Amino acid sequence: MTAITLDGVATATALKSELRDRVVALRAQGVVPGLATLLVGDDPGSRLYVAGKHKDCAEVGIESLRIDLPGSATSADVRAAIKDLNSSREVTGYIIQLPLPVGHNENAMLELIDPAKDADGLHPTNLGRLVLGIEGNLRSPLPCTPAGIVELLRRYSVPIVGQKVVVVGRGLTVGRPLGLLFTRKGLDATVTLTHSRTVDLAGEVRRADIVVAAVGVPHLIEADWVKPGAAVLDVGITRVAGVDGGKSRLLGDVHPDVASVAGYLSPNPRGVGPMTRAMLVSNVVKAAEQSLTA
Ligand SMILES: Nc1nc(=O)c2c([nH]1)NC[C@@H]1CN(c3ccc(C(=O)N[C@@H](CCC(=O)O)C(=O)O)cc3)C=[N+]21
Repeated sequence: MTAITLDGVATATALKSELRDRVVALRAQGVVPGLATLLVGDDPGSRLYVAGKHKDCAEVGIESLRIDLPGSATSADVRAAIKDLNSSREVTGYIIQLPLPVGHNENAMLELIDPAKDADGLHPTNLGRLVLGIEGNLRSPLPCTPAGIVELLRRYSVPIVGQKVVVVGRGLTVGRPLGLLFTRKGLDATVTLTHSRTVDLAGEVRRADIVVAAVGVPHLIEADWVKPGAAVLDVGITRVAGVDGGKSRLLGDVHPDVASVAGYLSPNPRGVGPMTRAMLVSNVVKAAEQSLTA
C-alpha cells in the first residue's frame, strides 16, 4: 500500500482561485485588501518565505507591501515599523516574519500588532479568541499553519470527528494552536499534544489516526511508529546545505518510508507549506469582508 498524497500545491491553488473571485467582489464594493510583511535581517530561508507570500498576493489580486529592516535594526526600529503598519490605510493585514533575530522579544512585538490587522492570528487577543471560540461563533483569524492543516484534511475528506490526533511539537505557530483548533466543536478530535519531554513518543504516535509532526527533527517519525492507514502531516523543516556547494535540500520530520504505511501523507515540501501561505491570504480576504459588515 502506498499513501494518498495530500497535495498542498494543488489544494492551495484551488483555494487561491476561490479567493481571487472574492477579491474581485470586494474591489467592486470599494474594498482593496492589502498585506504587508515585516522582515528583520537577511536569513535566506525567511527571505524565501516572504517572497512566496508576495507572489501569492499577486496571484489573488491583493496589494502587498514589503518592509525589510536590516539585521542591525533595534527593537525601537521594529516597534516604529509596527506602529506605521497599524496606522497605514493601505495595509489591511500584516505579518511579522518569525523568528526575529536574537535580541528581539517576539512575544512583545506580536502584542503590538493591531488585532484587526493580525493576518497570522498570533496576537494574544486572537489566540485568546481561539481558546474562547469553542462554539465557533467568534470570528477571528486562525494561525495559518493549523488552519492550513485542517483545510487540507477536509479537502481530502479525511475524517476528523472523534479521531485520535497526535501532535508532535508545542510551538506557538503550529502545535499549541493546532491542539486548540482540533478540539473545537465541529472538529471534535481527541488530541494528544506531545513534545521533547514526552515519554514513549513512538507509543503515542502508534495510537494516532492523524499524526502532525512539527518539531524540526529530520525523519523523526519512522514507518514502524505509524498505524497502518493513518494520515500523516509533515510540517517540520530542516534546511541542509548541499554537498560541494550544490543546492540546499529540505528535510521533513517524517521518514520517507512512512509512505508505505500511512493512508494519507502530506509531502514536504509541497504539502503544508503552500497551505500555510494560502491561509494567510485567506485571513486577509476574510478580514476585509468583515470590515464591510462590521
Ligand atoms: N509570522 C510568521 N508566520 C508564518 O507563517 C511563518 C513565519 N512567521 N516564519 C516561518 C514559518 C515557516 N512558514 C512557511 C511558509 C511556507 C512554506 C512553503 O511554502 N514551503 C514550500 C517550499 C519552499 C522552499 O523550498 O523552501 C513548500 O513546502 O512547498 C514553508 C514555511 C511560515 N512561517
